[in-house]
Amino acid sequence: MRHPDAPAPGEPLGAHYDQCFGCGHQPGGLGLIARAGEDVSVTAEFTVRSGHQGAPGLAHGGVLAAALDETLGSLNWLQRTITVTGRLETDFVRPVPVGTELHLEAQVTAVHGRKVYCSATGRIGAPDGPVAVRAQALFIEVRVDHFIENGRAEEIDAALTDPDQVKVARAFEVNP
Ligand SMILES: CCCCCCCC/C=C\CCCCCCCC(=O)SCCNC(=O)CCNC(=O)[C@H](O)C(C)(C)COP(=O)(O)OP(=O)(O)OC[C@H]1O[C@@H](n2cnc3c(N)ncnc32)[C@H](O)[C@@H]1OP(=O)(O)O
Repeated sequence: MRHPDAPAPGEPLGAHYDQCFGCGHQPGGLGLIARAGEDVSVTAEFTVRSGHQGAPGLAHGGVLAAALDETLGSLNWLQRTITVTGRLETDFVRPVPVGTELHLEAQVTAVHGRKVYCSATGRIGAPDGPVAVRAQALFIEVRVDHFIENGRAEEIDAALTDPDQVKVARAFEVNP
């Protein structure tokens, strides 16, 4: 369900964690940029770079799965809950050349207790370009303790003392 305080459609969502491989500012990361959509949906763009190759000139499947996973994960902003990927099923429909701008969209399809069912699509070159990848996923709602108990102490301590990170955690209505 779309949270009443969810970002308006078109609003950029930013990074949930500055060092996230998907949406953060990691040198080898995806640099994925997501925006809120209508209802419980998001759109995102990601440009395939040479460091993302699997075969010569083509994106690695795991990188494309990561882009889908990250786009699906950014649905958290619209629900204002924290969920993590429990299951991610991916269809690779077309090869994706290096240099491609992949246009992704994702939406929540059903919620049952802590389980959030969602799906995503990645298209080549434009929002209405040819479909390259698709995913069906199950995300599971967790508390902030999920990270505090399982993350490496070094990064957790840094996150808990970073006001920007604490602000993000609050945006998900969590008090770390
Ligand atoms: C320090 C302060 C700051 C903190 C930061 C705050 C901001 C953070 C903000 C936002 C972060 C979002 C990040 C998004 C990034 C992109 C998404 C990712 O890549 S996430 C990483 C990859 N995923 C994992 O690492 C999960 C690893 N797995 C687990 O930890 C557990 O397995 C978990 C939490 C998913 C479930 O464990 P259980 O013990 O809590 O729950 P159980 O009881 O097992 O499952 C609940 C229900 O879900 C079903 N379920 C669970 N896993 C399933 C599966 N794989 N397939 C089907 N059903 C599954 C179960 O059958 C159960 O269903 P029934 O309620 O009985 O109907």
